[in-house]
Amino acid sequence: MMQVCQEFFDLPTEEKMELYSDDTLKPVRFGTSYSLSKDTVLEWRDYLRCPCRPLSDFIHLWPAKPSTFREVTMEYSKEIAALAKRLCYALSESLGLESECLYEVIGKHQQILMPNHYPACPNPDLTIGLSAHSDAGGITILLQDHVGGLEVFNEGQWIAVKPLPDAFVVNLADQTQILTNGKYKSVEHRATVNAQRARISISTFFQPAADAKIAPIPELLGGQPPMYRESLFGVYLRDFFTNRLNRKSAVDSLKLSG
Ligand SMILES: O=C(O)CCC(=O)C(=O)O
Ligand SMILES: [Fe+2]
Repeated sequence: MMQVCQEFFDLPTEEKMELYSDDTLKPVRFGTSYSLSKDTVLEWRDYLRCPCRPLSDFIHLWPAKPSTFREVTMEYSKEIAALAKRLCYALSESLGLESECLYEVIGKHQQILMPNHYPACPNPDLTIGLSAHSDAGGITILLQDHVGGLEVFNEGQWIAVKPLPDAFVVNLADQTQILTNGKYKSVEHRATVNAQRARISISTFFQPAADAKIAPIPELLGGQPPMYRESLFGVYLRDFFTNRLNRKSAVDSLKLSG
């Protein structure tokens, strides 16, 4: 999977530009930074966005080059979907919920694969690969190469997530924080760049359907008031993309006071 992504990013710029768009509503696209029209400081990142569900709606829009891209990515996306399902079951069980509870909301609807490419940067201190954010959806499964650059924010500090061979990083995202009424928090993370080596990471986002109403699960309230107000996931996502990436401001904006 890493190799087909590497081959895609190695294609001549003109070929990749055939898929280029800064329109966040375009499902399959090649892009740069987070949002070229909104970012005031550009991020040192190129990315490819490939929705995976339903596969027949999107696979013909995925890059045709390298020639193995579609087949390898299809296989990868199926395996990752099976892993996400197991993780969602385990998360639900760990909270004392019915096994399929979280999977039904965050696991089985939208699946979006996003390979990121961070070129080596001559002045890494002057930029960032990807600004601090939490992911908008439910759960993200990330594969990173050996270069390193992912950092998570914990107890006031940025901590490097060292790449482990053949290991995935699993990040909980904002809808999981809302559904669990803050019992499980979405992780704030960012990607730094370095002067020596380019880096590739491949995110797969699992997220609710656009028309899903997301609110804390009643069984998890334990007599406490909900910490978040209900929102429609499609609206949440639209607002998320309308703003620049800004730490955890999107999920914080749904907090109920008092
Ligand atoms: O490149 C990374 O390690 C992080 C990527 C990421 O956070 C994302 O795609 O949302
Ligand atoms: Fe992320």
